[in-house]
Amino acid sequence: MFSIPFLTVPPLRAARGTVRLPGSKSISNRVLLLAGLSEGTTVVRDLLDSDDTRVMLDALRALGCGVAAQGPDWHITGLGGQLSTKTADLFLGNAGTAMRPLTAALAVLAATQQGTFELKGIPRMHERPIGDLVDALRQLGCPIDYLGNEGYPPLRLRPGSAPLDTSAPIRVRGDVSSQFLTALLLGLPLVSDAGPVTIEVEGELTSKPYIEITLNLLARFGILVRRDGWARFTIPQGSRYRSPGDIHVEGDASSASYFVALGAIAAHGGRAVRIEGVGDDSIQGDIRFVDAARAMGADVTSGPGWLEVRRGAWPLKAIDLDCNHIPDAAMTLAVMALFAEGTTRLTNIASWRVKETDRIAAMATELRKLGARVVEGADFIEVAAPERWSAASIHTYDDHRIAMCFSLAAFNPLARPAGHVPVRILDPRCVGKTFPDYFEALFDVVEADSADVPVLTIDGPTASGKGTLASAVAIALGYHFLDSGALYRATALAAMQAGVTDTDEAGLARVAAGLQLKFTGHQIWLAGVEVSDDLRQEHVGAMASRVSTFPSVRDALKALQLSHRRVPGLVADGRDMGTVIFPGADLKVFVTASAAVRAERRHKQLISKGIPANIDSLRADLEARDLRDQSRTVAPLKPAEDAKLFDNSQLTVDQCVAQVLEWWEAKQAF
Ligand SMILES: O=C(O)C1=C[C@@H](OP(=O)(O)O)[C@@H](O)[C@H](O)C1
Ligand SMILES: C=C(OP(=O)(O)O)C(=O)O
Repeated sequence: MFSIPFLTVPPLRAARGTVRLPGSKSISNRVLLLAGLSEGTTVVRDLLDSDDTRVMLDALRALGCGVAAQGPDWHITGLGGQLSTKTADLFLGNAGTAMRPLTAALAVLAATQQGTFELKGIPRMHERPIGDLVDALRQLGCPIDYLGNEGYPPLRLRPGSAPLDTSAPIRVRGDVSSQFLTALLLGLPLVSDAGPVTIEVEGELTSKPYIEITLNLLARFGILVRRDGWARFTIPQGSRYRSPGDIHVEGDASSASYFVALGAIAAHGGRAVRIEGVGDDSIQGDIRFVDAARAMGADVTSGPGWLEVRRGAWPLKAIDLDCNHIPDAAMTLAVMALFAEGTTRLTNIASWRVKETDRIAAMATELRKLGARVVEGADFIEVAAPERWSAASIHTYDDHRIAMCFSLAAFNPLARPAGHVPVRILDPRCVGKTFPDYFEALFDVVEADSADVPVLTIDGPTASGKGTLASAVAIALGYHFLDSGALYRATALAAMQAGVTDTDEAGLARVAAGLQLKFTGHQIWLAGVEVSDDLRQEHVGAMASRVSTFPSVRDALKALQLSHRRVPGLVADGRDMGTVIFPGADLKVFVTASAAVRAERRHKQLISKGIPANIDSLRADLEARDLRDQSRTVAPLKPAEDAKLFDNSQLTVDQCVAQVLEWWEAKQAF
């Protein structure tokens, strides 16, 4: 996950490959609640791991359910309808699928078993309506207090003084959110002992397919609701939650929408985007997004648990669609409209206004920043492609879907007329609500022109702090990090292991060309063995310095270094990054520090790792190494002509990082 203030996506041109989707949010949280209300243990497979499910798991724990992770599976041991904890304060973040269903189930349990529960969330949750659900529960006799504003969380659910009355149908408004009806359907089996419980929906029910998910999962837990269209639902008398024992969560169909759109826009010239985890057998209504994408031109094939998408019609075709049945995925259509001929009109989406943010207003504002022509109304949005694309910093309003769908705007070079601008996503961490690794998954399957992928080079002599600086800058920008020195050190280590001497140029070049190196976070692996610490050894560094003087070794490693230039960008540190490997880098920094400061830093570094070291000999060594690096004929250590020279002897790491980021920002289009 990218937990950084912003992530800049460079212009993108194509997509291909396979994406494995995380579990469905809507299924995950329903299954967790149902398992928590059942007797016995339910093993939940492929549960979504995200902010929304974490708050539900925490709530179940606080209520006394057994919650245990075993490998990728979750074992949930339920309450069997009996409260084991009578009071709890539950924090439910911004998860509608936790707040609404828990309100219903706990209101009933609190009223009938003398419990007191407080339910709250983040500030936005306290602006999301819940009044229709509270009104319905009050009809039964559940005592519920608003702790803030009338009609909104936070709520207190209190003990009741009389048995709950289920004799008359419970009426609930359905036109604001389907989650109120879902909540009643999930919670009211708890009061079905005295007789069947009937729920009547007032007004036109919104987001209907989510009710199908609810009914489907209730059936999996032994509760067969009778229904009369969308107006009347009856929970049979004596309904009991019965754990199915084992249950699998299919991939999230709303999350699939970004990759369906990706295929429709960017899987051209024989490429395809394959999506695994959700397919034509899905129980989620958002699978119908596929029909909308097809209407815009996508070429989609599907089977059980998979979708495969290619570009069909191009440019895409504008559509006019009632999106009430796919409220979440429909946001993706608004971004696809940027690649369509004509004006796309999405209607019947009033519910967008009461979700993570006012999504109609947010989409309109952010689409306009890119240059799109947008008309918004109380319950619709119209989008036409930009005549001229602008580089934009997309505000995400703590709304995962805004972050995810706007990332697709980076394909603007493919649009008609084409753009050539990066797209900056502010607060990319917000995708944590439902798809923490969204950007990683996206970057795995996209292609950019190498020249469009930004590169920042940081060169300098040994122990100048360039590695620490470069890695911190890479983390701050969410970019890849290339420690090119590690490639030379790995060549030296591999040569030593293979018995190749430091004078055998041809042998060393062969070792370099066959290097099996892998970088994972801060670890470096050579032929499957972790060598991060070995590479830091002084004798390996010294050998690396000798090895790196050979032109054929440098050549052999060049392609490997260039291959690190990948979306979304690269920070490369070394000695010739700005001069030889990436001469066109967007920003070049050359760091130095006095020999005394560098010897001291190296000394500290070695001592802290328990490696004995002598400061004077370290200084002599590094001065000798400087001389060798500067005077070698191939790629000598020297600043590029257009490099920013940076003596960091007197600066802290944070100050250095801030300086480099300031130079970087000054070069951006935002
Ligand atoms: O029941 C559910 O799982 C959901 C229902 C929908 O909400 P509304 O019914 O409020 O439209 C949807 O937007 C939300 O992401 C999940
Ligand atoms: C509306 C959404 O979330 P919630 O489940 O919180 O309603 C969503 O995920 O788009």
